[in-house]
Amino acid sequence: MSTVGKVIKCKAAVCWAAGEDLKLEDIEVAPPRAHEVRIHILYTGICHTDEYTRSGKDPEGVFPVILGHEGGGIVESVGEGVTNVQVGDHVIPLYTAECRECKFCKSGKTNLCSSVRATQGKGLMPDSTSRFSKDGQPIHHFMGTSTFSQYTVVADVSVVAVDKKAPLEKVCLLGCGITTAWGAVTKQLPDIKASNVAVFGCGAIGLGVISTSQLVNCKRIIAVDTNPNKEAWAKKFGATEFVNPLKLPEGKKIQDYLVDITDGGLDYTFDCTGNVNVMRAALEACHKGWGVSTIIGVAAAGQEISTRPFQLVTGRVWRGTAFGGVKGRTEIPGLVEDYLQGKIKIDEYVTHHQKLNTIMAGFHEMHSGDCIRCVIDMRD
Ligand SMILES: NC(=O)C1=CN([C@@H]2O[C@H](COP(=O)(O)OP(=O)(O)OC[C@H]3O[C@@H](n4cnc5c(N)ncnc54)[C@H](OP(=O)(O)O)[C@@H]3O)[C@@H](O)[C@H]2O)C=CC1
Ligand SMILES: N[C@@H](CCC(=O)N[C@@H](CSC=O)C(=O)NCC(=O)O)C(=O)O
Ligand SMILES: [Zn+2]
Ligand SMILES: [Zn+2]
Repeated sequence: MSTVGKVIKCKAAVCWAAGEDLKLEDIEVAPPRAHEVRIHILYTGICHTDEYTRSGKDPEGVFPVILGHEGGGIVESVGEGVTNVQVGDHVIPLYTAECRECKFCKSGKTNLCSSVRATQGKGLMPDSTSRFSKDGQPIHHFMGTSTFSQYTVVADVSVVAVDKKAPLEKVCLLGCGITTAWGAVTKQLPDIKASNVAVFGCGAIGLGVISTSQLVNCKRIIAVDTNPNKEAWAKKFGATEFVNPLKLPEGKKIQDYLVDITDGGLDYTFDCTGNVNVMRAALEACHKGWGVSTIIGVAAAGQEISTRPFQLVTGRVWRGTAFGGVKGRTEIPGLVEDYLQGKIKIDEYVTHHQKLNTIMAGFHEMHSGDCIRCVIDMRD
């Protein structure tokens, strides 16, 4: 029996309040309105940012909420005026929309589309309402995607169709981590080829940066992580060296150590931890005159970065990236093809699997040094 135009009852992992575990609930998902798409989510990764918001560290966090932003699914129905995807398409929801019409999209300078960002940040659809509810109580959306629900509704500017040959249980990870890392290196740093780089934090994002740095023939790729289990992972993804800041001689700062072993510092560094002290170290490990440090990690509410301005006066550049500067509707289909042709890794990141009813185990596994990405099978 067709579900088109009807409310769908399904299961979702709901976070009722900051800091609480997600709870498996039977929820209602309303049909898509104009310029909206309802998606049957089959698989989703768990990104550290889901944990960040669940834990209460996100200043934009609103509750109750359905988290999740690294999903893959099939279009169940579309609202009036939707032309970019159709029923049956295999799709990836996009937390960075691409409307192609706003000032940001037209600028050619950024991927930060403004079309739905204001309501997205409030946990709502573009018309300021929610499609999710439980027993009449509205539940918030998250990052415009909410992939921890078996059915979700997204804005049409926030979804892209991909090749049906691609396994959704793998390419769902292009919804965030792998794409962000790929873009941070290849799109945002066009001159990085053959440089020396240091990557702080070897989770999926850091490993993605390491892997992409290898892809563009960087020379020294120094991985930095406090978790000793990450050494083997970093080397598997292409790191030439591994440094554990906790193993340095007493009083030696990681940035000073890196400057010493690289004849004055790195050409490029990346923070993939979200820790503001690490962000400072990453900047200060850059070479005087030209080193560029990119912040990818997301810091907790109230945290601020600092350094001596002299670090910037003397030519280091501090910058950041959201979703690697990638325009999802335009570029993700190409990344899917790259994956199918063996040009970029995805399978190697998938270390753990859970079902929706054990999703919290996936959150706990994230803290073990051996979980890079846990993929949730959303099917009953
Ligand atoms: N800007 C963007 O568009 C995006 C940003 N992000 C953000 O990127 C960051 C990384 O995400 P993800 O890879 O999923 O996270 P993970 O938690 O999987 O990886 C972070 C790694 O950093 C390590 N680490 C922690 N503290 C330090 C330290 N002081 N020095 C060196 N390493 C350290 C962690 O070790 P341990 O496990 O022992 O703590 C872990 O290995 C998060 O902040 C996430 O929110 C993610 C996607 C997109
Ligand atoms: N809500 C947080 C900021 C969170 C953040 O920076 N998110 C990244 C993506 S993280 C993905 O895993 C991002 O794309 N930022 C740009 C944006 O427009 O949100 C806060 O308020 O600090
Ligand atoms: Zn993410
Ligand atoms: Zn736009």
